[in-house]
Parts: sequence; C-alpha cells; structure tokens
Amino acid sequence: MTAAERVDDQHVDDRYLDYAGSFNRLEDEVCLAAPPESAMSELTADFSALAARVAEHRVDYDRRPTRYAGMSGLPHPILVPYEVHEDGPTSTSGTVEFGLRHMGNENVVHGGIISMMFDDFIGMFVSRSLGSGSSARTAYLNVDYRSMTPVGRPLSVSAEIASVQGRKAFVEARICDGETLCAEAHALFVCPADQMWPGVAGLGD
Ligand SMILES: CCCCCCCCCC(=O)SCCNC(=O)CCNC(=O)[C@H](O)C(C)(C)COP(=O)(O)OP(=O)(O)OC[C@H]1O[C@@H](n2cnc3c(N)ncnc32)[C@H](O)[C@@H]1OP(=O)(O)O
Repeated sequence: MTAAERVDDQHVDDRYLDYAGSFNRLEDEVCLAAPPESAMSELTADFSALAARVAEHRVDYDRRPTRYAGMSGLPHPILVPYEVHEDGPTSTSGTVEFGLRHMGNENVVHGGIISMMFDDFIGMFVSRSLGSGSSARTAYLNVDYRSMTPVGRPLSVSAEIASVQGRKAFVEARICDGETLCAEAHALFVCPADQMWPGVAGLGD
C-alpha cells in the first residue's frame, strides 16, 4: 500500500504529505549541519517565526492530520514512515526507511527510534487486525538489537500475532536489511477493559 493509496482521509491529503515531508527534510538538514554563529542566530529567528506562523493554525485533537498520518505510516514530524505491502489477520509486512534525522551513530539508526517504530507499526497492526474500534495499548515492548540498522535505504518490517489471551495480544516483529536481522521485538498489547477484541479465527483462548 503506497502513501498515495492511503491518502483517503479528509485530514490527510497530498498537500499535507508535501508539508510533512518538507519538514522531515528540514529535520534531516538540522541533524547534519553545524552553522556558524551568525547563521545560527539568523536561523533561530527564522525557526521561531515559522513556529509562530504554524501555531496560528492549531486545531483540536481529532482534526489534526498528525493523528491520522502517524497512525497510517505516512510522513509525520516525529514517527517513522512505512509502507504495508501484505496485511493479513495474523501477520503483516512492509518496508520502512529511516531518515538522516533518525541517526544515532554515523549512518545507523538510534535505538530509541527503532523501539518507537515497532510500537507504532505493531500497535496499528493489532488495532487493524483485532478490531478497529479497539484501541491497543502497549503493556510492554522488548526490543533486541541484533545488528546496526542503516539509515537511508528500504528495510523490511514484519509482525505477527503469536497468541491472543483474553484482552492480551502477544506480538512478535522484526526489521531486516536483506537477509540480516537488525532488530526484533516481543510485545504485549492490551485491549482496554471496557472493550474486547472482536477476535480472530484460529486465535484466542
Ligand atoms: C486505533 C488507535 C491505535 C493506536 C496504536 C498506535 C500505537 C501506539 C500504542 C501506544 O504507544 S499506547 C501508549 C503506551 N502504553 C501505555 O501508556 C499503556 C499504559 N498502561 C496501561 O494503560 C495499563 O497498564 C494497561 C492498559 C497496559 C493494562 O491495564 P488494565 O487495567 O487494562 O489491565 P490489567 O492491569 O488488569 O492487565 C490485564 C492483563 O494484562 C497483563 N499485563 C498488563 N501489563 C503487563 C505487563 N507490563 N507485563 C505483563 N503482563 C501485563 C496483566 O497481568 C493482566 O493479565 P491477566 O488478564 O492474565 O491477569
């Protein structure tokens, strides 16, 4: 599923993707640059003015494009964009590309960003799979970092529901660079007590 195919919400359209994408570009450049003192003062003033301009357009929670974009893997100021290629009731897979703004050590992804990507990717998958009306909450997310994760090229990402026990969904996920396992996650997502997973055939207790 490409970003364009996922632009089906009134809150997220092509203009929003350009807007968020250009902000991502700015974040990448800020992470790479060491402006001299004079340029830094000028840029600080420009950033402050820009923040004030954007602040003129603040809206309530439900009308914010970031709420929908971030939950769909689309370009977002903070979350990591990804594409879902295969999506079934118990498993999902796609691609993720980390940007320069996600770097920890040179040319590799910061470990905390990898955990954030897993949380978003798995949380949305669980919500799609076990019930769109249910809001999955991360109870735990254990990440094993197996090899350095490169920035700037497409990596594969996949997840599957290992089991569902009442309100608990146990999920496993991984990010790979070709044949190389970069990181894997073991997570528990819990459905709120006043809701219940609609359930998946073949899973459950
Ligand atoms: C449509 C929108 C979808 C959005 C998805 C986007 C992805 C983002 C997802 C997130 O990041 S959510 C934000 C991060 N997570 C949190 O802030 C959750 C904070 N914690 C809680 O709200 C509650 O602790 C929690 C909902 C996880 C559980 O509280 P509950 O009162 O609902 O349940 P309870 O404590 O009774 O636990 C239910 C079961 O889960 C088990 N459990 C809960 N936390 C556990 C834990 N940490 N480890 C192991 N087991 C755990 C607990 O033992 C129990 O097992 P049993 O039913 O077998 O007795």
